[in-house]
Amino acid sequence: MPLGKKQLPDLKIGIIGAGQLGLTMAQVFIRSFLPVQNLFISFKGSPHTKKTIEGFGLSDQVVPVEELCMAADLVFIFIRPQSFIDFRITLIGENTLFVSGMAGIPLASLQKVFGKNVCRIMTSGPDTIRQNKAMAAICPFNETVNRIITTSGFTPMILNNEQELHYFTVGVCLPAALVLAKKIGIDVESEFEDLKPGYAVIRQLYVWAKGVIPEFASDKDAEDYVHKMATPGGITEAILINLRKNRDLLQAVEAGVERSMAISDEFS
Ligand SMILES: O=C(O)[C@@H]1CCC=N1
Repeated sequence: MPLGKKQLPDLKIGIIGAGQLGLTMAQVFIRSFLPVQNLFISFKGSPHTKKTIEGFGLSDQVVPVEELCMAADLVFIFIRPQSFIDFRITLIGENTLFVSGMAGIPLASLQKVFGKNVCRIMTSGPDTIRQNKAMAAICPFNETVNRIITTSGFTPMILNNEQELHYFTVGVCLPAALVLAKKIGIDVESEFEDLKPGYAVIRQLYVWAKGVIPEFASDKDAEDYVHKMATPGGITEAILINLRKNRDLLQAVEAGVERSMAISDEFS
């Protein structure tokens, strides 16, 4: 049966990568529509991750990556972009749709590994997902992935092209940037009035970002929040480093866009 005709609870969903985002997505899919037996998880095997999966009661869903790729209708990939270079799969189900959550890796590079049946997804951080305040963009748009994420409580944002994903990605990092800005005493309001017209997506997400930052009980909670959003070597990290250095949100945002584009170049 074509993917688009299946009911969501009948889908078999694989998640490769069991970090913050992968496991949050797994939980939210189960909470929203997916029978747990239809979920498959693969990860590199770190003992820490194994323990976390156990804690979530998902150990029975862990399978080798080949098995996952054969069994699942859709495979979400939530590994670090830097790990894509070593990523090999030998078996791919004929109709499997691959959905890459690796920030910055372009469609053209994904197609070389996964074939034509591939799209990209970018979501806001795990905390926003758990709060039902998450944003997500799918590129190119895919109806089934859209049904999955809207049913899971995400607000989808329609993008015109892959280029806009760079800006969307920087936009979903803004909650972390705003938390840091507040901590180090930077006034962000005035700076965003100067945004360039090309930054329409970021401006929209800026408004969203201001509404999703929780009250933190302690500095440690605030640090954890930022940490969970920042992939090492990724875009949030580039924004935060720049913000600390130049104390200017607009410059930091530009550094984030540059980092996203640099990752794309690296993997093209
Ligand atoms: O920091 C990163 O690179 C990822 C992408 C969006 C949020 N975190």
